[in-house]
Amino acid sequence: MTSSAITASGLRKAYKDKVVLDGIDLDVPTGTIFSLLGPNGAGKTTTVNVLTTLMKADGGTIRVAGHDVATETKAVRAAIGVTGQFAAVDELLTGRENLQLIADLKRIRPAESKQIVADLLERFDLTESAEKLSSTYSGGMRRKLDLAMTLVGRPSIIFLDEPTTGLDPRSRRTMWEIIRQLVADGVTIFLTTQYLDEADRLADRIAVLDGGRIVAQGTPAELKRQIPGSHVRLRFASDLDLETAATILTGATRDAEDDLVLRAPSDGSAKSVRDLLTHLDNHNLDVEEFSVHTPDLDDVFLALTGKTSTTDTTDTTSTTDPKVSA
Ligand SMILES: Nc1ncnc2c1ncn2[C@@H]1O[C@H](COP(=O)(O)OP(=O)(O)OP(=O)(O)O)[C@@H](O)[C@H]1O
Repeated sequence: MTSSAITASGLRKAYKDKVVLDGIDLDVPTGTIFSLLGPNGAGKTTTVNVLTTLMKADGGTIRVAGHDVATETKAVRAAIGVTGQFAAVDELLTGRENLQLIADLKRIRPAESKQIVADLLERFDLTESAEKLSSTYSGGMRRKLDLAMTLVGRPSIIFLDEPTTGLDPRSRRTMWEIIRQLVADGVTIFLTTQYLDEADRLADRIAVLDGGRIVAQGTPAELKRQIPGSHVRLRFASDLDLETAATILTGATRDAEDDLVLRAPSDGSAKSVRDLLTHLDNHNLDVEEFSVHTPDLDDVFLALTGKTSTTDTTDTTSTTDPKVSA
């Protein structure tokens, strides 16, 4: 049986008469990574602030780690860790001192806390730099220290606000590995990120927030399937072949950049691609190159949040008759 680490039902929040969250429902199973996506101003920070008890909701029922955020604030706070934009790292302290400070604030006994701090430094590969001032740390080291500080209290749910913003590719990968390891250990992660590829790689489930509502929710694969856009890109040897192909392929559209390319809708499966090529072959049409394209999370995001999409769905250069296709 899977339990829920976070549930929200009918979460509402307004700033004066400006409704920011208009009835949000969320369910984050324990030990999974959940990512909340949305354009700027969609209400992500407000959602996180409510879930982490920093802000009170105007309506709805919200439970975090089994506790009601409205009435059991203390118990919720004891179960969660929040890291990210608040950057808790004190630059005037060393890495070890930063961790020790958190342990002291959490009233962990000195005998125990020394070991916890040493273990965390080791785990985050910070032992060598432990006695250096954190102001001398790189961005990646600082993020790791920030997350290590969150882990001092052994939270079961961690809110990660843009954990890799500004990091180089290598540090991002290291952070992803750390996050995956936390989840393998049973921790639940609530992730906000501006990188869709990060959500795609890490999240078990994603919710897209727009206009105060969740406009889509599911696994990355489910979200990608929700929008049209899979297609086969076909490059022909001549204009004549392309013109003929355009008349026999349903829904085919011309490529905006290459005059010899058609894009034919397809689910990308081996069978449909084979049927498509056979169909063209039967008409003696010479395909020079082909490639299969599936929508990525960028396409999903743009389609769902109503911004200009780069997918085929907005392509208006179609020249074809809707005739029978392969
Ligand atoms: N204290 C406040 N008073 C009034 N309006 C606010 C307040 N905080 C946020 N807002 C507004 O609420 C909306 C949602 O803000 P929020 O910060 O939750 O969005 P976000 O999705 O986190 O955005 P971003 O990606 O830019 O951080 C925005 O229109 C913002 O201007």
